[in-house]
Amino acid sequence: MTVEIQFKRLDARLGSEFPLPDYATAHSAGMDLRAMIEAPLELAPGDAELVPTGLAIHIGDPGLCATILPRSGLGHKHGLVLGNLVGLIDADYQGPLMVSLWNRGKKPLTISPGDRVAQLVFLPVARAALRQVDEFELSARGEGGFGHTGTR
Ligand SMILES: O=c1ccn([C@H]2C[C@H](O)[C@@H](COP(=O)(O)OP(=O)(O)OP(=O)(O)O)O2)c(=O)[nH]1
Repeated sequence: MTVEIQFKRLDARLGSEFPLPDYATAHSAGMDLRAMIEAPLELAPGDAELVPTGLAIHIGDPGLCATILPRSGLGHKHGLVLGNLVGLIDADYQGPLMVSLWNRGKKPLTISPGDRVAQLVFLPVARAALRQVDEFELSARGEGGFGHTGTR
């Protein structure tokens, strides 16, 4: 499924010095987001910084949202993940798309302008109308949960 999403380029270096976000392969689910910072950013172990991506998007359709996720290699090998773990972009948000970069590792990390630091994934959303009841219509699982079924 391909959906058309409006975007604004907030940083002139995107689309000239650095490519705009795009899918790396025909089946990629995420498009990489760049750190559109003015100068290299040193992230000490444990530090988090809010970094602009140079983009604004307007999803518009309430049946969609976008998530910002870490890039697997950076997260696993270098400890560069997200300060909010996952970024959730609402369909009505039109402001600058920001990435919270968190160095969860043990060594300082340097982020250079234009580095691909996270990825943007669009997802369908179901919005719920909550209806209060005294008893659920179907009792499927009882009280179990939080490890009730064990690990094997
Ligand atoms: O990593 C992120 C997460 C969110 N946002 C933007 C889009 C989102 O629609 C908006 C608000 O995010 P959210 O509702 O998760 O944050 P909040 O702390 O609850 O803020 P608010 O009080 O503005 O709703 O901020 C980003 O740019 N990057």
